[in-house]
Amino acid sequence: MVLMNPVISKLTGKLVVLASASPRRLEILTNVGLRFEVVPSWFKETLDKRLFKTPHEYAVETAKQKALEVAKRMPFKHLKTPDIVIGADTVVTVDGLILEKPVDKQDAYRMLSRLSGKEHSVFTGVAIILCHEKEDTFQLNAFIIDFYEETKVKFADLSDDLLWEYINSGEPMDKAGGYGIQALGGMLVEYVHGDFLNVVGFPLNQFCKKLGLIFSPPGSLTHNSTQNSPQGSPVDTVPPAEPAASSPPGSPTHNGPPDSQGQNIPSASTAHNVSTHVNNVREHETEDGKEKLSKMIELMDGFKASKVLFTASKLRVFDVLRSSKTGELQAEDVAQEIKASIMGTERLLEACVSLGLLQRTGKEYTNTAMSRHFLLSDGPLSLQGYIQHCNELVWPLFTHLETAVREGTNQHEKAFGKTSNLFQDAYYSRHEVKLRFMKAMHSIAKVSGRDVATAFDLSKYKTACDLGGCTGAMAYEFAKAHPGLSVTMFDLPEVIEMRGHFRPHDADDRVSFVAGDFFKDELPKADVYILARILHDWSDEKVHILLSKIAKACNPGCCVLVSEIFLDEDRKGPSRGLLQALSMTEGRQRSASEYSLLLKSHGFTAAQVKHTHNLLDAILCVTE
Ligand SMILES: O=c1[nH]cc([C@@H]2O[C@H](COP(=O)(O)OP(=O)(O)OP(=O)(O)O)[C@@H](O)[C@H]2O)c(=O)[nH]1
Repeated sequence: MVLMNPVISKLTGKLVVLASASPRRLEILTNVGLRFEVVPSWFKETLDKRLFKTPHEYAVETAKQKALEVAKRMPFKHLKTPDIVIGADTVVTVDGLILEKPVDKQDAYRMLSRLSGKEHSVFTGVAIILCHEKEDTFQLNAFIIDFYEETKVKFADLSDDLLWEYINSGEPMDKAGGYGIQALGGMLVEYVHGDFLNVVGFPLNQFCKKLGLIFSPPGSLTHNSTQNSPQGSPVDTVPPAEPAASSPPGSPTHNGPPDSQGQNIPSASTAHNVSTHVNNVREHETEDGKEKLSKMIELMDGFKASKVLFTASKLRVFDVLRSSKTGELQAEDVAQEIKASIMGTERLLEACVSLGLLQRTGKEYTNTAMSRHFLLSDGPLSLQGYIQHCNELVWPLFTHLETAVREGTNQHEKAFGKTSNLFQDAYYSRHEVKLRFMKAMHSIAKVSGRDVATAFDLSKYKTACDLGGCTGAMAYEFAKAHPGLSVTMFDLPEVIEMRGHFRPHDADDRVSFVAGDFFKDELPKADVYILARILHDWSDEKVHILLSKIAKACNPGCCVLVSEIFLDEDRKGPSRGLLQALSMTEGRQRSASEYSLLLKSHGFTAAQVKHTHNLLDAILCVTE
């Protein structure tokens, strides 16, 4: 007699994973109090049945491959190594055939009419994998315990009408042999010999017995380094896991007495074969390992991809292609247009194709939809301004990253010379630098503006002030999104004087411009203060100065809308925000709750946070 709870309780505290999408298996295991995660296996059930001497070997091998696939995937995809992975596979055998799940109604009919009036066997193969990842290696050690259970089922004689009625119920489609004994399919059955749950998809009784053997005290599998199988048979050590289809036909996957084709198939109540293997899986040879390697390569090459984008943008490749009569050009023509070498241009264009920035048919290059969307310099959502800023300003800063990390300082001076005030001395001192910086801010505001402006219901407010709003692009988006709102754009005089460059052709006269320094000058009165991409540039100390000025200017009921990249609360992402922080000066990237706390200390509460899935998120806080 197996005592269920003591066996199940042996698994307490272990990460147990059911590598199955079957709702029945989930239910059977949940019902006995097992705590586990479900990670359905991606292993395709396509093993060549002819390679197996017996149906149960096929079911066991499939179960094993299902479980192994999950055991290997989890450390990479789920970033955790399970302790135990359970896989199962149920098949029906009749007339020497193995029946799995029907592919369509006709298939279900073929299966069920074959079963009608006869006894058949249901085999469920089970694999229990005990996993252990060797530290700092790409090896997963896996002890595999596998077994199977057979149950005999006899169907009554079934008329075609009954069969079709049953098939049309939809029940057969996800069930081995085309029936569900636990539901309507139970009506087709005359008798069952053996474990009923085995037919439903999981031989619970044997599973618990095996667990009892695995987790029994000294001399058991996990405690004894000789690793005898629960039945005392020796452990096989097998080389790196091979795709099962390539294992030699009928290769012994079980230790213990061989069951032979039909003569010696154990009865439902006998204890069945158990085998235990140690698998050393070289992870980089698996699908998941390959995925990890390609992620690594992507990271190593990331800077090259960025520079290709920057260079193609700077050389106006996307504009040149768009301006051609047919929208397509050969490399020689592009080279002529951008005044570059043919060979260099060809390499650049080919690299652009590989990155999805261009497409090529024969010798002709054209823009992709993504490039047309974001890379044409006059497109409404053009990111060209920001791309040029990354190329001219961020790239040089990143070339000094190592020193920046060592010294804990910004490398602006090393890259561009001495500055005392970043904005006034660096960004706004020379006309072309100022214009480039403003174009960068403009493109971010254009791309994210609508999502930020519509993040919250602002219909009860009449006036807004966009502090440090640069070109006014965000202010125009707010005016567009809120017909009752007038927006004042407040920024340094040297910024305001450039506003003509960025004035939209359909400029709304509800947007006005006021020059001033938000740290020094009086702020315009408004119901809503917008701080889009401002606070991350400043230390907490400076943020407090600014927020206290806003708080003083506010009447009760006014609000502050902060729009930034919000870090995850555990500061593990998004990488866009964390990467940007590496080249920042005195500011810092913050999470939504950090912004909320800063605002709260100035009387702005009741935060609503909006993750826009665009370049900037938003938080709205109201004065009490
Ligand atoms: O009487 C019943 N017989 C069989 C079942 C269910 O049939 C399927 C068998 O398919 P398989 O073993 O391949 O498992 P899947 O469902 O595809 O899930 P995996 O993710 O584990 O591959 C199984 O769901 C049985 O429960 C039945 O319900 N009644």
